[in-house]
Amino acid sequence: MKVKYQANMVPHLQKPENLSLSSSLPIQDSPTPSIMGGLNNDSSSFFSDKSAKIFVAGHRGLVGSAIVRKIISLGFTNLVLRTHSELDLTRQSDVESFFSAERPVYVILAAAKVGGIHANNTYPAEFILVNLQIQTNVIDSSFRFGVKKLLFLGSSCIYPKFAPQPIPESSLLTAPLEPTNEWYAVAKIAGIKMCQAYRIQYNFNAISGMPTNLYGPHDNFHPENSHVLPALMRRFHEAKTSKAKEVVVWGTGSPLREFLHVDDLADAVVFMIENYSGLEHLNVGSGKEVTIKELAELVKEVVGFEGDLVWDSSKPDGTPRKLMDSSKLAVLGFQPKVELKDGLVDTYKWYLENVTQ
Ligand SMILES: NC(=O)C1=CN([C@@H]2O[C@H](COP(=O)(O)OP(=O)(O)OC[C@H]3O[C@@H](n4cnc5c(N)ncnc54)[C@H](OP(=O)(O)O)[C@@H]3O)[C@@H](O)[C@H]2O)C=CC1
Ligand SMILES: C[C@H]1O[C@H](OP(=O)(O)OP(=O)(O)OC[C@H]2O[C@@H](n3cnc4c(=O)[nH]c(N)nc43)[C@H](O)[C@@H]2O)[C@@H](O)[C@@H](O)C1=O
Repeated sequence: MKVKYQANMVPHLQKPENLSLSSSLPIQDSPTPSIMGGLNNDSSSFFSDKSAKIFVAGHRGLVGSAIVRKIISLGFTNLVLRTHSELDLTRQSDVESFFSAERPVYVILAAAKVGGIHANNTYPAEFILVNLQIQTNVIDSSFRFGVKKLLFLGSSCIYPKFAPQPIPESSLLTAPLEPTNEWYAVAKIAGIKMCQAYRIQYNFNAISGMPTNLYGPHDNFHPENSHVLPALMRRFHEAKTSKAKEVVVWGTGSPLREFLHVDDLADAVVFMIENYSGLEHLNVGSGKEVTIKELAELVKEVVGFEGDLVWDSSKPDGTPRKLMDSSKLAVLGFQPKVELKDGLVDTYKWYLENVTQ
């Protein structure tokens, strides 16, 4: 059950022209690689040209829709957007035709195959294939068609299962991954490395942000394939409505997770495009963690379900803990604003108004 972003809420929804491309595209010649690790090395500001064309890939999803809301609220006027059915980003030639026709100046890559612990564990082939295809096509076309800056989004699952806590960026590739999502994680690690390789060899301004577990309006509320927060919100709501006595929650309740409201992530994305042009990926978290048991109690309270919780320990817990160290982004000047309880209230209001109608 997913409410789609309304295409008529944003400008510039024109269809791409059906241009043909030769298979051998020119490689841009950039002899001086930039491997800056800090502030923007690009003298022109993202904020200085509100008419620059921005392609937000995945604009109907949780993250993409929040980014679109944010950049429209900042006064940007020239967004180019495509639904999955209008442009399948796994298809290389279609992606090249789109970039050739549209020539976006900025690209924000928020399109991906995404899901919670059960979906990742059940469909490993789709998670590795689709994510590798989407990111490879979009990153490569962005470089070849002269995009000024690209932002790629990974996930906190790129880090080892037993990484030091809070997890610094330097933990990447230091130990084995969490098995329930290693296929998705490997694709995301490849995305980070592709951005780095294109920066080193071609001086392409590609940056990567690693968000923690996200939630908010336009989340996926599917009963099995979603993440824990929307899954529990829906389950408690349906239990309240049907006057059920108990709700089943997966695992033991002991794993710790860090949650960030998607509006904070959207702020961070815009902040990074304006302020950061480094080789290294940057963590984007709230800095606060809760156990799944604490989260379940909080969602139960916000929804107003009065029955009991029953723990299904046959379901996997996943990573025991994944609190990220987001101090590098904080030092650059970014701080998240939304408290978990406030974010849950806001998300439940959105759910009632948009999903249960
Ligand atoms: N949700 C979370 O907790 C976290 C998410 N992230 C990252 O944020 C990014 C966005 O995730 P999120 O918003 O949650 O995901 P959603 O599932 O909500 O949205 C994914 C978007 O990708 C689009 N999409 C999927 N496949 C294709 C395709 N083949 N061609 C074109 N478009 C496609 C979908 O389009 P359509 O709607 O048209 O089907 C949808 O708009 C991902 O990179 C994810 O890894 C990182 C950490 C946590
Ligand atoms: C963002 C992140 O998301 C995923 O990793 P995850 O953090 O393990 O995500 P999750 O939200 O699905 O689960 C968190 C915890 O919550 C427990 N849990 C309880 N009850 C439900 C429940 O009903 N649904 C779900 N999904 N989980 C439940 C569940 O057992 C687990 O202990 C990866 O896809 C990964 O690729 C990734 O990037």
